[in-house]
Amino acid sequence: MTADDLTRIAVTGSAVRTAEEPLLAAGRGPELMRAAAWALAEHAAALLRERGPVAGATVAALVGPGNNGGDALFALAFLRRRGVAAVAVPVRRDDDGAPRWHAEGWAALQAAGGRRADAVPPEAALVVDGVLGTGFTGEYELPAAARALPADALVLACDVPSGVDADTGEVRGEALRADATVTFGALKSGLVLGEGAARAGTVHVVDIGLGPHLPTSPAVRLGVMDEAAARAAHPAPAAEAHKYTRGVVAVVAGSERYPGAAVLASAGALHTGAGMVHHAGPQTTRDLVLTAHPEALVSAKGPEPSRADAWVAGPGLDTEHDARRRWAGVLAALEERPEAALLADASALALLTAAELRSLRAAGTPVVLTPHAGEWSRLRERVPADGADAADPLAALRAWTAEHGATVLLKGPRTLVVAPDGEAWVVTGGGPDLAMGGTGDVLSGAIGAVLAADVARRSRARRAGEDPGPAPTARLAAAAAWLHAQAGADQARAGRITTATLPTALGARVARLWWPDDAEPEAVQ
Ligand SMILES: NC(=O)C1=CN([C@@H]2O[C@H](COP(=O)(O)OP(=O)(O)OC[C@H]3O[C@@H](n4cnc5c(N)ncnc54)[C@H](O)[C@@H]3O)[C@@H](O)[C@H]2O)[C@@H](O)CC1
Ligand SMILES: Nc1ncnc2c1ncn2[C@@H]1O[C@H](COP(=O)(O)OP(=O)(O)O)[C@@H](O)[C@H]1O
Repeated sequence: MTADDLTRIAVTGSAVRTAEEPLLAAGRGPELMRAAAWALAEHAAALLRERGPVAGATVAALVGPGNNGGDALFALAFLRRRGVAAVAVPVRRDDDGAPRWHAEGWAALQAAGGRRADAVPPEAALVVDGVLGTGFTGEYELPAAARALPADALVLACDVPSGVDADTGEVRGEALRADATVTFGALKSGLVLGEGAARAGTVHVVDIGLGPHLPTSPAVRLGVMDEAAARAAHPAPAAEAHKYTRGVVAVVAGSERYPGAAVLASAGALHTGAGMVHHAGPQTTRDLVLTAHPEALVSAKGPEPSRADAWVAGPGLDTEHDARRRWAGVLAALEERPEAALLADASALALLTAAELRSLRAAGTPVVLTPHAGEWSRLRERVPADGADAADPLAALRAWTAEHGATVLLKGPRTLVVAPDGEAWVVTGGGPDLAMGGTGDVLSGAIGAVLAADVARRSRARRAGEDPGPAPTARLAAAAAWLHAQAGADQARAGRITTATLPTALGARVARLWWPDDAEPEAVQ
């Protein structure tokens, strides 16, 4: 992995341990520990500096029995040399009462003039959590010394907050909530997933030279979607683009009962830069979509199958009968043009069968499903897969997508996207500002637009005699979800908090993605 990748691709803590093995066998353990401790001390000093002078400040570390504690002890020794009052608090003791901790680390701290104490002193401005790192197994019992921290002390976790599973982000026991975490060798997936992400605070990744030893298998890697990856997945249209090269999105959403879904899904696709959006629905939704978006096409059945690059199916479909009929229409259109992509959400997730998934896979149709947690559990009940009931959400998604051949984007505060080949992404950055009815409909349209642009690009490549390879559906869907999450945060910052204005904020984000050097456009009122 390159230095850039280290911050963008998370790997499991176990994979990092495996990567370290040959280096440890070659006797390079102490060197790695010093590199880790040096970086930890640097970040500690930077945090202290935000509050006042470094020299004279007190830093305490909760020190566990293993190498994680060793890192903390060496970091204290480095800080001591910068004039910090460095205090090590052992949290494990042998039967004779002697601290069980990294002997060389303690020797280094003593040599530097640091001391040991049974509790964190009340004047400590910063507490380093160095109890457990990637060696954590079982349950974590919060040490007594961690229960009585000075109220305004910052907490800096060494590698991972103790009690957080570095693979899955599961917190087993009572983990401290860190203000920041300095993690070594690679970003750990446990710091971007689940509760672990919430406990880690700001994460700093420190390169200690493990890059060439880290695994490349998608099964242990997790991409963290960011602006650069989103731009690569959804690039700006070329100068010679026309509406068809930008992609045509067919939106089969909304009904007499839930008309708004048609408007929101169409808006999501339009504001993500689709060349054309064609809504298929009853008269009510057609009128509403046209009123809101005069540039959209509308009809009862949707575009000619040969014209549609992506079908967005499911948000706000009405009765069972209406939903079934319209879903069947989408599948029939895809049979005519299997290279078009399918985004299935909401009602469509309740209809989709294992047999349909098999046919779509056999035809090579890129398929993305976008359940929220409730829809995901119902989908797994109706369409089960071996291993898909795993407690670890990422493992469950990997098992299900591998068996059924569709990419799944699991919506939530941290959206996870996994493709059948195991390629996985996490989308962070959104906030509770998105937790409103209809934001998922906007997302379905946005993903449709990104998929459509990719399908259009691939079709052009094929016509030019090139082999464009399989669609990177996980990356495409995650890019759209990232834009959507950023748009939610942008509009909340600008004082707008309804779903109705989310598509406009999304459009502004897409414009920034595509034309970053242009002046900020005037805010649309
Ligand atoms: N191995 C290396 O070369 C490097 C390791 N580094 C550090 O070393 C850490 C891993 O060190 P270790 O393998 O020593 O493991 P830890 O320091 O995470 O854990 C130490 C020991 O605690 C015990 N333990 C595990 N779960 C427990 C629980 N629930 N309750 C009580 N005790 C428990 C186990 O015996 C474990 O081996 C990393 O997180 C990182 O901070 C860094 O120094 C970089 C280099
Ligand atoms: N607390 C949260 N933080 C960040 N994003 C959230 C949060 N809650 C919901 N979201 C996002 O909001 C959207 C909600 O979609 P969904 O549940 O389908 O709503 P609806 O069906 O009403 O449109 C998803 O993109 C989801 O990831």
